[in-house]
Amino acid sequence: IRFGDFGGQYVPEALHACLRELERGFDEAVVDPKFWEDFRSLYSYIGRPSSLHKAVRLSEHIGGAQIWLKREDLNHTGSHKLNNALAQALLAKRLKKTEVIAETGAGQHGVATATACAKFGLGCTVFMGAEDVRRQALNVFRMRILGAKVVAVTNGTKTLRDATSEAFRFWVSHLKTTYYIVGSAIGPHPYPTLVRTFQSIIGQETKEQFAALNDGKLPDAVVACVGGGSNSSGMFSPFEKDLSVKLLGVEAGGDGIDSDYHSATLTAGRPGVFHGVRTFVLQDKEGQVHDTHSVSAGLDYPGVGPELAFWKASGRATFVAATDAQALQGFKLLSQLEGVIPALETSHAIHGACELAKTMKPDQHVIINVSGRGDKDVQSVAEVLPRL
Ligand SMILES: Cc1ncc(COP(=O)(O)O)c(/C=N/[C@H](C(=O)O)[C@@H](O)C(C)C)c1O
Repeated sequence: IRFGDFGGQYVPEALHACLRELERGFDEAVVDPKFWEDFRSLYSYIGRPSSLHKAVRLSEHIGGAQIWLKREDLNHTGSHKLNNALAQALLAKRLKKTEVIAETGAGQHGVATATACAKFGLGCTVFMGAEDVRRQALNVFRMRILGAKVVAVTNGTKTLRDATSEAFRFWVSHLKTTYYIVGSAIGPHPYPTLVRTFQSIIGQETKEQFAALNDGKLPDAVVACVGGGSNSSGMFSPFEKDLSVKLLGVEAGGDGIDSDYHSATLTAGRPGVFHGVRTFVLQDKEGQVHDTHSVSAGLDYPGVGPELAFWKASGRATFVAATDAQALQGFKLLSQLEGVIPALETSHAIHGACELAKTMKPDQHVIINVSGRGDKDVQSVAEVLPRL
């Protein structure tokens, strides 16, 4: 349960039993061919494999390495989140749970969970910060249409961290019937391992697709945005042992990492315990967790997955921050050069990948994980688009 110095289960006694039940359920499922058969039978529903193709005009515009797109935005519900939500819903059924709860920020995980529950006939309650309910209204509407109950959380900063705390509080008093589908590679063991395992279908497919298109070769770099760390760890994990492949995570630099308004946990945070796990946390010198900011709700989180903290500490992965303005540039570039409107979260990875590609040669290859599509963000971007 350890990723170097990171990971573990720093939770109240009340949660030990259900985490043990979850760990047992997960350990049995991952070695059960039936579980993976059930998961693979959902590929046509998700739209897997998601496509991998070159971004020709973006590559020409940048003038460095060839840039490729892994299209997780084309999955059903519009992001990578459904991979994890469906797999955990299968687990919930194996554990005979009838109710599901989830936290959400950008609302993509909430929509994915509501979708999985509609498909499997499970009750669904999603906890969402009131500020996120406002700025991701489209997704709140979708969750409700899908039959989920959305609880607007009004304490604290009214964003993801408060929704996650509220979801844990609810779960403790509903353990018998309820399964908590955690949306990112965060939280106490086994969640970071479980979520990374279910999302690693992304990196597995990418490796196979790229090799098939490039005489069996590996890419030179893979890039993903980092909120809690699920799409990044899912893309990175299958390449972890391929040391020739650079792993680049791009965090939310907000107004700049020397400002108080960002969510660049690995770039500007330090080791600590948060939401039940030892990882990197944005915190002041007394250990008070910072309020965070990002133009993208999905990256607006002061914690991060412990496996990413380990990859940072071991140097296996590199992490940079893209500011709100740089993310908006990435949003515009992919939209206007490739006809793909990305989620604001993904837009951070686009900026980071373009900066990296500029430093590389035309015979090298960089793959961007397009984690989600931008429908949910067009309203907030429309306001600033004239100035872009
Ligand atoms: C399109 C898109 N891309 C990236 C992310 C960042 O989440 P990770 O992949 O788990 O780092 C997100 C995160 N979205 C979550 C959500 O929709 O609820 C997020 O807000 C939390 C679960 C962390 C996202 O929606």
